[in-house]
Amino acid sequence: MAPNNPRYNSIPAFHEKLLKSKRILAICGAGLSAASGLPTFRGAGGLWRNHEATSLATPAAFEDNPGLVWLFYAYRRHMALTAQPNAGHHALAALARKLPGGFLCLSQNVDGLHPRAGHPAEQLRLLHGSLFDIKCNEYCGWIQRDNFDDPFCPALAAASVDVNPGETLPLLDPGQPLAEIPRKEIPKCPNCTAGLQRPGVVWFYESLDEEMMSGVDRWIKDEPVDVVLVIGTSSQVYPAAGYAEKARGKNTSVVTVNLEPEGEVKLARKQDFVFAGDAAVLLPQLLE
Ligand SMILES: CC(C)NC(=O)[C@H](Cc1c[nH]c2ccccc12)NC(=O)[C@H](CCCC/N=C(/NCCC(=O)O)S[C@H]1O[C@H](COP(=O)(O)OP(=O)(O)OC[C@H]2O[C@@H](n3cnc4c(N)ncnc43)[C@H](O)[C@@H]2O)[C@@H](O)[C@H]1O)NC(=O)OCc1ccccc1
Repeated sequence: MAPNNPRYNSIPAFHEKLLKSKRILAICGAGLSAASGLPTFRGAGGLWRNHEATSLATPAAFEDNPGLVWLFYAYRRHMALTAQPNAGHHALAALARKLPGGFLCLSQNVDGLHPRAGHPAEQLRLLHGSLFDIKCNEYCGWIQRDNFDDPFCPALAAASVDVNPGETLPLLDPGQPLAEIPRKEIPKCPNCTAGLQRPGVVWFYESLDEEMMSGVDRWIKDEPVDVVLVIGTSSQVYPAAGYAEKARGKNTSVVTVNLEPEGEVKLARKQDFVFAGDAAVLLPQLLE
């Protein structure tokens, strides 16, 4: 649908399509959790103590300095634990309950807010894992689900400090030197005792869960997808960024919900609907 078509960002026109839709796929990014107070990657949150967030999210960074990488994740665990799911998370969870066999939510977010909004697990795929899963850095297969310890271990206590509004957490102040965290203060894997425990997220240059990916491909191929919701993501990271096109069939409407959708439009991905604004405000209106 051409951008100059008045239906392009018409909620009633979208509701007409939604009413006729039996199968809906959602692809979510950090923008969905922005209204919960969690920074996005491209926004201010892109930099953590003058480190590119993406540069800390790699096996090499953990190999080089596991203490620093753990402080980064311990901080994000603390932030996510003190955050609340927003109306956007709840609207997606409600749609899942309304469409048990017809809605699948793919999320790049590791903040645990979808499950905390009551999103049915069988209709949720956490493509990049969770901050609250812990696994072995030697890939021995050991994994601990739903570890909400805050701090995760005594050596990371600096990341679990609340500051008053307007104050900066010393941890975040690049001017404040960081105490080196010795490798021996990071818990070892209880299974192989060789590896260190690490956050259960998918780092760059690490493959996503094969079984999960083939399950998603099967869900997309089984029957035509009527609507693809692309929510609060800059669609820069693969394979997540490829699912909208993968799911597009001849009657599929691809719908962007983004505070600044220009980025998406620039990607020249054919949009059928574009709704500019906060996902936490728009999703309840779109999915009611
Ligand atoms: C940077 C990119 C080019 N690189 C990649 O994609 C790489 C390499 C690659 C693979 N295939 C390719 C094909 C082409 C090019 C590159 C590649 N992919 C990988 O490495 C993947 C693994 C990727 C997963 C990495 N882990 C993350 N997260 C977990 C950790 C952690 O979180 O720390 S990625 C992480 O960053 C991404 C951030 O993107 P967004 O969520 O979209 O957030 P962003 O800030 O960018 O945008 C926010 C948007 O919201 C909007 N917004 C803001 N506020 C609001 C608001 N209030 N409401 C609505 N919208 C809002 C903004 O306007 C904006 O549009 C998310 O995916 C997030 O999970 N693994 C892999 O392919 O394995 C095999 C392999 C193995 C070896 C070698 C090669 C391949």
